[in-house]
Amino acid sequence: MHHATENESLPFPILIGDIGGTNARFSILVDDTSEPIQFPNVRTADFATIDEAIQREVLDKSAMRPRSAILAVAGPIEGDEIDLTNCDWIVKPRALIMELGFDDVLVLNDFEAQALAVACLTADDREVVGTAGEPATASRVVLGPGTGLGVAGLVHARDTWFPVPGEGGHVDIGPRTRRDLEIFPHLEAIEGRISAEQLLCGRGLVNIYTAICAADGVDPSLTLPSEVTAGWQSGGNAQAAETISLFATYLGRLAGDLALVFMAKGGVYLAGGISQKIIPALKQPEFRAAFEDKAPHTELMRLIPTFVVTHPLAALAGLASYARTPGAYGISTQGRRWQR
Ligand SMILES: Nc1ncnc2c1ncn2[C@@H]1O[C@H](COP(=O)(O)OP(=O)(O)OP(=O)(O)O)[C@@H](O)[C@H]1O
Repeated sequence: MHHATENESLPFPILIGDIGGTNARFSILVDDTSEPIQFPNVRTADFATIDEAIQREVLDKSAMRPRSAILAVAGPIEGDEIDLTNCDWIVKPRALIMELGFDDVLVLNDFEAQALAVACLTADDREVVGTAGEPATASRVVLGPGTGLGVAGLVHARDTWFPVPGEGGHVDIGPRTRRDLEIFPHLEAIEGRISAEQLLCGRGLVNIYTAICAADGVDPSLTLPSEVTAGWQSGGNAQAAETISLFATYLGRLAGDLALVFMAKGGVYLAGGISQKIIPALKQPEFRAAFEDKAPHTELMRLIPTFVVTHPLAALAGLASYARTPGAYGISTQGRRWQR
């Protein structure tokens, strides 16, 4: 078996894939300059295995034979069988090599891919929330409320972007305002604590809504995250409206903390399905107010721009950028790259 050194390009054509809990998105990068060939979204539940999905939805539908694959997955990458967090698929790089004909397979973390995206997004791929200006070429943070809450830092050093995918969605979050103190006792603690992800994801919308109803002695009528955003949009449900306002506050509070940790003068980027659905709420004062409310560093925070990522396939764009110029990124492939 041949062992590649770090930063050595994978051979083109390269299949790139962003494997989420519900959807998987694939494209093929023919060489290091042309636009990727994009395939339609694949619903993970429609295929028993990822191998079958790649065979039927990509290989059977294109004359292009990818020689290598870069896949971003939600879940820890340990060993030769990678279990995905929110779906039944197990990624087996050796089987992809033996059965589907790849020569080289690299598996990355999904928020590592989001961090790669944040390194290369242009102004067309993002929407400003708050008033701060053009981001500096400096460290950045991406956080994405979706099915869960993904977080990554993106450290800029030595002219290189270093993604730092951690478990930042699982930090503690606590009450701060008088209203928080009324609501937090009604949130369900898990093993004695409330983590950010319990509030800042799809289920989190429902958790906040239910706690508001309990604090106000109102019978909760909404049970789905989409019902909470619909209740806010219609303007007809006071608890749903407060839920979105508090969601924006808590997201701003956490985004500000993460910006402090990474000294993210390059900006904080909101990814995940939910951010895009509540952009008008994020443009209300609460989000930025909570973001900047970090005495004694309020002045510093005012200078840090915040954005919603609006590129529909941001993770794929990040992976494509890495595939073309791996040397621009500080990514270790150790234990995550398999070769024929
Ligand atoms: N209209 C909506 N308003 C609020 N939340 C929603 C809405 N539609 C879906 N959701 C919630 O958003 C979450 C899914 O988020 P997202 O679309 O970011 O998926 P994901 O975690 O990135 O996974 P995948 O990559 O498979 O799409 C779920 O919790 C879902 O209930």
